[in-house]
Amino acid sequence: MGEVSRGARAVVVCPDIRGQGYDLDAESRLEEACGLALAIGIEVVHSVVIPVRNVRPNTLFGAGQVENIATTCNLEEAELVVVDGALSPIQQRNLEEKLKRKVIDRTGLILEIFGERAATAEGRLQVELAHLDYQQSRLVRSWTHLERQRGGFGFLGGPGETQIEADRRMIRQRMGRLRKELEQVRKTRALHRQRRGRAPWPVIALVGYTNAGKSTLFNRLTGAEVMAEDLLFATLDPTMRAIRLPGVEKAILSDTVGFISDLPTQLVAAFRATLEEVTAADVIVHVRDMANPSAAAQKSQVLGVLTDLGVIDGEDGAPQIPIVEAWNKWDLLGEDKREELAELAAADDTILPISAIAGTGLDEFVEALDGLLTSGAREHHIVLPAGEGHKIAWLHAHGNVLAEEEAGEGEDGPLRAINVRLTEKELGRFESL
Ligand SMILES: Nc1nc2c(ncn2[C@@H]2O[C@H](COP(=O)(O)OP(=O)(O)OP(=O)(O)O)[C@@H](O)[C@H]2O)c(=O)[nH]1
Ligand SMILES: [Mg+2]
Repeated sequence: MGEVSRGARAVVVCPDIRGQGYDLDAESRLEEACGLALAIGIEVVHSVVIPVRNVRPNTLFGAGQVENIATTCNLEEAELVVVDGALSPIQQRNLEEKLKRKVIDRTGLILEIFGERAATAEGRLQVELAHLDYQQSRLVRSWTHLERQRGGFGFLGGPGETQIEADRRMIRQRMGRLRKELEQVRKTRALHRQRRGRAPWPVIALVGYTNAGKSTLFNRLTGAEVMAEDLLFATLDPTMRAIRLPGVEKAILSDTVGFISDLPTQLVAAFRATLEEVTAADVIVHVRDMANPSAAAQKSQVLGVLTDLGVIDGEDGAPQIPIVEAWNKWDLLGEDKREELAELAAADDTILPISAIAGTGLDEFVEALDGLLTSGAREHHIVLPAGEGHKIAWLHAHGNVLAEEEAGEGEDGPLRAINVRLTEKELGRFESL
């Protein structure tokens, strides 16, 4: 990995293809692409949107446009061209030839970032797998080139037994090995999750578009120091921490990888497993950067991923797990915008305006989480041997104990009767103690 070197000077171009039906407007996409480049330390020396009326199969852009890019590259002394879109292997090769520079597309760029950031064993395996998958498709690009080259060397076995086939085989084998390793890591993790599922703490998952402020909020609430930065994909591996909430005493907060529009398919598959943590949550907090002009489009991207994960019903859009929206970066909003949004938020108790940085709105936010985790609690009458002190203590810690009294003698000694309000989930947890 690591095809791109830190500090490389790059020209970022965002093709705006007619009839493509983008989620974000071209300027926002360009800005996001520059953010991605920045995220791996590329120096963006020039960025531009290029309208494409008809896609050229060989170069994507028209000849004049390619020439313009070349001129800009020369002027700006760029070593690299980032194309914020998907390039076919052929297009990438041709552009590299014409521009006499390295060309990287959106998938390649995101793979680079993920390659740099993934820290856990699983994250690394996933990224390598995704990268090989990407490379495998790119091998075509040197196919003709290699065949041409090897044409003169009869002893190499001719075009039938080419280097490319050997490369392909090697990649396939490596991918097979990685899949097996990944399978093993996942089994272990599922086991952990199962154990945690039995552990008596509810899980709150933070999800949201990259750079929305998930890690900042996570750090605020847990007192942890997860890398929170103005970088896209600052967080890749899920992080968990216990937090205290007034009503439920303790809950697990989980920070996750941020979403982005047009996540490369290779990575969607790869990171699905990481995001599956989210499907095991009791409450999902959708953290949104309300100061971002693309906030609405970002939201629909996030909801799309949640639907893919089965957290939201694909048919009727109903959430299978309670979702609240944390409207973050409140401090950055102008007076008018703030008033307008405050009105919307006031009318909807699943919306909570906060500033993770300034700490505003966090009390109300925590209260709402608390309410969600304890809502749907019903009264239960539980009779236990008085000797099972840990279970009785658990009920006091997690439920709302309304009454407790002696209840005569059982087979193993005195019994206690407890009237306690518990949610279904809590009852399940109690029963598995
Ligand atoms: N002004 C302001 N900035 C914020 C707020 N919350 C977060 N930020 C900034 O937004 C940037 C991104 O924050 P992170 O917490 O790293 O965002 P994230 O959602 O974890 O991002 P990824 O891990 O990349 O998905 C950082 O520069 C934060 O300081 C806020 O309430 N107000
Ligand atoms: Mg983060």
